[in-house]
Amino acid sequence: MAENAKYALELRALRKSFGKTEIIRGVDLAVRAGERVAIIGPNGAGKSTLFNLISGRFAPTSGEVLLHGARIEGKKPFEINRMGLSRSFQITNIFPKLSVFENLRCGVLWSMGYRYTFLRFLSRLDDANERAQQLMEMIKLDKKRDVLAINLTYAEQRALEIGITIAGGASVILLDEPTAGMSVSETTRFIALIKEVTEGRTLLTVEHDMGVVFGLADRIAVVVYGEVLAFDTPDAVRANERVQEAYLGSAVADAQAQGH
Ligand SMILES: Nc1ncnc2c1ncn2[C@@H]1O[C@H](COP(=O)(O)OP(=O)(O)OP(=O)(O)O)[C@@H](O)[C@H]1O
Repeated sequence: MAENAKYALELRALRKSFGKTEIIRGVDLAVRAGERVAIIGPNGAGKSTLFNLISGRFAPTSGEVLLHGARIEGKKPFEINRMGLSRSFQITNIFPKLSVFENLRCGVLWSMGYRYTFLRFLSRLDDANERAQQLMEMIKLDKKRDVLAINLTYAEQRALEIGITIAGGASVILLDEPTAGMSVSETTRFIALIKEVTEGRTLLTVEHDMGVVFGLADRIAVVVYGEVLAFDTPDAVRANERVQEAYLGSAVADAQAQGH
């Protein structure tokens, strides 16, 4: 890792084609450490594909992805994870039949690489228990310590998922639509929680809900048809006429129609 890297995450001239169709068409994006960035854009614009390129699910057709200055494009998701980038999925990846505490401890142990030897596992168990306890308090589920994940509310499950995502101490966190499916009041609380638990880390989120985007992001990247149309502060993006035309006008109107 290049410790003095200027950016936590950088995309350079990134391209991705599926067959003959180019979906990501030359994306440059530089995210500073500690920044919270939301990626927005119309359906099919390529937001998820970008996330898949960053997290290693897809290799780019060309271009570079740098994590703290180190090239990661083409590496496997678990390798990228070990280098400090963690992604939480839209579909919950918790263990439903394990308790809150056990889920978090699994996340911690996995990130410690416990699986190599049993002795190493035992020597690290105390550390893992302590860290799982801290995480549980951070995501405000300490009163539900022994409740099975399957019996949590949906919003609590999403909080647990974020706890697992940050369990390994990743410095760059990717969240796919973190508040999808939540009520308005749950969403408001959840934005506050996300801000708290990602304090000091770099956050990238793909999000459709403009309330969440404007409540959470320091900067917004607007992706339209595989290109970054704008990358700026919420106020500047809101005032950007090209963004208004291409996307935001209709997205804001939709959000208002849905009562957000
Ligand atoms: N594995 C794949 N093979 C072929 N085409 C793909 C693949 N993954 C995505 N695509 C295509 O790439 C385009 C962009 O998809 P992507 O899911 O990245 O968009 P998105 O901006 O995340 O959309 P949404 O907001 O609807 O989730 C779509 O036309 C999609 O059909």
